[in-house]
Amino acid sequence: MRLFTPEPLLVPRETMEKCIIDGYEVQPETLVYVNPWGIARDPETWENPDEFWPERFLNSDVELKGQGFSLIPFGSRGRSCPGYSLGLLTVHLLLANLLNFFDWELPSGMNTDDIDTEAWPGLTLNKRDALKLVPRICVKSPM
Ligand code: HEM
Repeated sequence: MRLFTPEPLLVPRETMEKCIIDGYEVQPETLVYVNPWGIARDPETWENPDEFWPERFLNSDVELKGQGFSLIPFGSRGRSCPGYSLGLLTVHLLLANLLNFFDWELPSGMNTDDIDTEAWPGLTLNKRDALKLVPRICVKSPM
């Protein structure tokens, strides 16, 4: 959600009246693009912004509903995502099930350095190359 923000640019907005953003005077009816990708990798907010380091969120008060503005994968305010709860729940449930019921290995001959995390930019973000993993069924414990 942070490193690979699912919707890198929000749907464009149009200003209704003249306003000042960060010292810039923006005229009415100007198309404005909000960049959640850039916000999520802002070095002024995030330590080692390009690093995959999920533990950074342990005991952190970062919220995702668009109130704090340091991470806005669901947008913010009036046109933000109404499917926020369902979306988060689905991601958690899917990941938890995949990790609980399978052990994951790389295909033979491949090591972690071969994993490519490049993404195709677009309205929504997609992995450039499919992630290839070998699942092995393992039933650890009932969830
Ligand atoms: C992890 C999952 C999801 C992510 C990351 C996500 C992200 C977003 C983002 C960034 C926007 C645009 C917000 C803006 O422009 O300010 C949006 C809008 C929207 N999302 Fe989601 N979404 C997710 C899941 C869902 C689900 C499950 C539903 C419906 C069941 C949904 C329905 C919508 C709708 C209807 C809008 C348009 C809202 C409007 O324009 O007023 N989303 N979503």
